[in-house]
Amino acid sequence: MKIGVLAYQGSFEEHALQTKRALDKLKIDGEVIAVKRVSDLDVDGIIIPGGESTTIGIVAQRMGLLEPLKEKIMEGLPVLGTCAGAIMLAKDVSDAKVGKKSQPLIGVMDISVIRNYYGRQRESFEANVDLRSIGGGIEKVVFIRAPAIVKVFGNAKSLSQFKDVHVMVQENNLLATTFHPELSGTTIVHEYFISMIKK
Ligand SMILES: NC(=O)CC[C@H](N)C(=O)O
Repeated sequence: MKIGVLAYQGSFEEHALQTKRALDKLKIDGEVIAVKRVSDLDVDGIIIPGGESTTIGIVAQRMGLLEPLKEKIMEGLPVLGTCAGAIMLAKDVSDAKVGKKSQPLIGVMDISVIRNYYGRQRESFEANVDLRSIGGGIEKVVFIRAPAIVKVFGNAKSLSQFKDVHVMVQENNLLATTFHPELSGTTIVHEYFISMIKK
């Protein structure tokens, strides 16, 4: 199994480490690679990390990777998008402060996302979220300038909610979280993503 992590900006190293831990735990022989070029897209699954979605989108577009990646995802490539990665996947994106502003996105998932939802006062915080729907428990996770998934439509299904919004959503081969599973003590989100790749 070969898992790619989009590696322009953000928490890609943490994702690579967490993916390796999850592979070890599941006793699966796997390889994790950094994806930067179209030729790196020969993977069984890909992770789009947290960071700054505008930066990730602009660089991906400049590298000519955005369209080929979108095509692969539409053909069924499993994707885990976390935080900025969830923003990249969403069909509908706006910013809590400035509303709709165009930015390069993959735009394939039936979710409405509001960037920087928690505002300045709660830029970063830890919370216990319920990950029992994917075989975990109540897990402590971190939100960093996090977006919120405020609407789930079409084929997307909410897997976890925190307060009034969705924090983990799946739509077939797409998995989005607004928190950072790569910075968590549990590897359950990565284990679940690996199980999506195995299917
Ligand atoms: N930690 C993160 O990924 C933050 C996301 C960032 N606020 C954005 O809008 O892209």
